[in-house]
Amino acid sequence: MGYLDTFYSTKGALGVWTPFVVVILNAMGVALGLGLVQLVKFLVRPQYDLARLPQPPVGDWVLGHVKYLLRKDYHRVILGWAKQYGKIFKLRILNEWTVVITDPAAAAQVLATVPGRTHNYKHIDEVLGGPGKISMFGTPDEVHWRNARKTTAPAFSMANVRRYYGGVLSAAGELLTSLDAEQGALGAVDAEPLLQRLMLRATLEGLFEVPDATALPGFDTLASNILLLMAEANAQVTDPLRAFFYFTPVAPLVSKHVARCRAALKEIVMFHGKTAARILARPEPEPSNTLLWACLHRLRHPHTGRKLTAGQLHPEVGMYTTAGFDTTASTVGWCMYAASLWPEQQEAVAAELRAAGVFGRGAVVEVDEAESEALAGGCGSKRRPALKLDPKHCPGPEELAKLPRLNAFINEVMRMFPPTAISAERLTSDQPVTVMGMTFPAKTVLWCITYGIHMSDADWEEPAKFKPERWLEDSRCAFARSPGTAAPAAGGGDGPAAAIGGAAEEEAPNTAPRRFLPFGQGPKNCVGQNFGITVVRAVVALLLSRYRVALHPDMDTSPEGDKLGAGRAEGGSGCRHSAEDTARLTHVAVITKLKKLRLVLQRRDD
Ligand code: HEM
Repeated sequence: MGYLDTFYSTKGALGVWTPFVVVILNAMGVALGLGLVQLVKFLVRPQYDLARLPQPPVGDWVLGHVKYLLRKDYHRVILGWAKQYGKIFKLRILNEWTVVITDPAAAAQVLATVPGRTHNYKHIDEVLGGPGKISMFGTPDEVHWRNARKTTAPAFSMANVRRYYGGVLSAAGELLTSLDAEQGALGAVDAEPLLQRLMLRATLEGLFEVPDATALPGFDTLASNILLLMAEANAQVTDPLRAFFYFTPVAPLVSKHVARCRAALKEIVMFHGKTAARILARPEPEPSNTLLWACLHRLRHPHTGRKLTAGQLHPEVGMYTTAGFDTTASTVGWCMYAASLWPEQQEAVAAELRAAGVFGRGAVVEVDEAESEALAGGCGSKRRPALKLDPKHCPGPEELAKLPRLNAFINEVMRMFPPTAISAERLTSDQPVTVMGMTFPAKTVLWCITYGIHMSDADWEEPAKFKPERWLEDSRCAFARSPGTAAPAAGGGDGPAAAIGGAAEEEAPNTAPRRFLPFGQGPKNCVGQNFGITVVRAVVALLLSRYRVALHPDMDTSPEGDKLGAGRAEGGSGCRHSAEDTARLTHVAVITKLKKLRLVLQRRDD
């Protein structure tokens, strides 16, 4: 018998199984070989000062620290380590070192000077868009990123945000109609899906000028499909072996969850593909038109300079649809959570809104029956009159930006509960890089984790306390006390993150590094922040001016089930959830969010 007959034919020692077993053994051999190559590379790679960095005990010899990150609230694990090992320490994910940085000055330096995003960003793009669908968010190609960022950043000037704001107000009418209906029928509301719907509408109808987004096939399942894949992408980022399985052809056959993800991906791809085609089908926009759809229309291929096809534009359209909706909806969700935990803070904001007449008399109106019929279509309420907002009686973006209590409250929520808690990772280039006096090898992951910076004992007084007053008392609250390297302000649009704290902060010279980075910093900061913060301010103001908000007893996570309404506990007066309770309700799915948000709403004018 020849070699082929022995090993690759059914005449071999294991009969019909022989070829299968041989193929599997060969694959294992190749995997082992590749693993050994990686191990040798890892061992011989120059370490520079990596060796000097402390690290938590390794969970597993092969996987490194992966084991500790396989939980829903891994940002808290990192914070715990930062408290123990200091403002810079290292972790190992398989054969890659990650340097975790929670020092504001070092983070400012890294985010200003190290542009490369890690493979994780590309990975998230591909789970959400399919293989090869890499947007400016996930691309390792700096030319691609610069081209798309430069072309689309003008879309987020304040002049454009004012235009998009009209769409936010009309979507907010549907939100209120749904909230009133759900509260009336069920005695509570499931707030997050309604907020996500509002934000998707605002994105599609405002940024892309799609006439009636709710009528588009696939709109109603778009949010849940995206969220399913975001959660899956996040699970793969913390568990590289899961990613390996997910992309094998057998995965959807043996796992119902993967099959569901594949079906969701198909629907998402179709939706974004149609949006991209709709944008490209429009006539060439005037040069003065810098709305997002117009910027995307004039985007050209970064290397050939040619007009994009719908397939090529798809990743950017998908990314812009995704990047803004869950971040913004979750921020509003966290604001409602905090308003419920700290009712006296809620009342202080409501009093400010009332005194300023924000969303006061005439802002929310009932629509007549015929119009109501049309508006109620998406929100399932026919018995109650539909509501809409009258823009003439609504505050504008600038007016909202000037309300100190409202903004202090939102800032404090975004400090303690940042939706991008696990942002921002950067990958060093082919050159070693020096941070905090230590040199690290080329291709090292530097993780300037937002949550660690926002909650650091070293940089904040009582960081675990919810204290909006800190923003009222100190106009430079967003900046670290300790001297450090100032990061040059960079980014797109006319809204640097420095503007979030209000006018006084904007005027302060930028000499200290930021310790408050809900929108990141450096050239790859949030390009959509002007729009995001405007929507958050508007929706929080609208909700707190209309309702007194409380958590539904379902949200009580304590084993005894008696904490809600049980008076005062840690974290400042009025707080009835401990940090542990909040952690049990928290879920990192790329975005750090509440798993559910059941609220009881009481109309303030009742
Ligand atoms: C409250 C809402 C939002 C928060 C907290 C937020 C946060 C962030 C953060 C922290 C980053 C930087 C990630 C990094 O450093 O790697 C980022 C990037 C980005 N955000 Fe936002 N964002 C919000 C809303 C929006 C909106 C409304 C849009 C657009 C519609 C948007 C579009 C983007 C894009 C395109 C990027 C990537 C920028 C680049 O690669 O140059 N975001 N966001």
